[in-house]
Amino acid sequence: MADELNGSPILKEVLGDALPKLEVFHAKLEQEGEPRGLIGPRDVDIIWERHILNSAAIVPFVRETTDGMRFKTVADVGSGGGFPGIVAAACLPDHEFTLIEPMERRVEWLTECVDEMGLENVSIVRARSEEVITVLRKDRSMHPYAVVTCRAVAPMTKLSGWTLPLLKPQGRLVALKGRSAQAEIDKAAKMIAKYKGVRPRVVEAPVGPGLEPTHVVLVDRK
Ligand SMILES: C[S@@+](CC[C@H](N)C(=O)[O-])C[C@H]1O[C@@H](n2cnc3c(N)ncnc32)[C@H](O)[C@@H]1O
Repeated sequence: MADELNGSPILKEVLGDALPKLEVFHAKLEQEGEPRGLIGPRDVDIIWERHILNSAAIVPFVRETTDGMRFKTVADVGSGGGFPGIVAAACLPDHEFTLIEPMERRVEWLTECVDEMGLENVSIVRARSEEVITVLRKDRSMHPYAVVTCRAVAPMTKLSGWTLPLLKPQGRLVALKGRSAQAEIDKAAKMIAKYKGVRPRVVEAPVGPGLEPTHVVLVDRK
């Protein structure tokens, strides 16, 4: 079955100039996403809404954070099939994205997507986030990021230690989360504070006109 949002004006409205690149991504996901284990079998006709528009919901939060910053750097932790990192990179060509993903076959997929979509603002690092954090602590030539994004990687109790140390002071974690977002940040309060996170909060993020909004956890770095 074809994707229910194919040809919908919502796509241009939400994705703007990124749409042609994201159409390339959508076609690749439709053909290869399920056999390569990147999306579920029931997702094939809802790729736009469930994966691409859902990922794009973080874009205004990234823009708001980096507004006025000289180095608009974003690390996407656990990118998997490219959510939200590949989508956000297509929407924000003036930002530099680093996709952090440990699994080899997912790194291969991400590399193909970057090449085929012609994205010039993406680097891919095959590593666990904790490994990148260790390098960042030792190597003074490596800079922390303005924003860290992620979706469906781990609960906030774990995610705090995997993401907040990647941020520079005044940077921000932007994590796509489900309905349990508030309970997750309540449970992780100590971990968030331990890793210098402040003002953890849940906000509703619009996905598109007439579509169900999603939830985003925001945590600022002291
Ligand atoms: C459930 S998938 C979600 C993928 C994608 N973010 C999405 O929303 O579809 C979780 C991803 O996180 C990656 N991952 C798990 N632990 C990680 C870690 N410590 N650092 C970075 N990535 C990790 C996995 O390899 C996997 O690709």
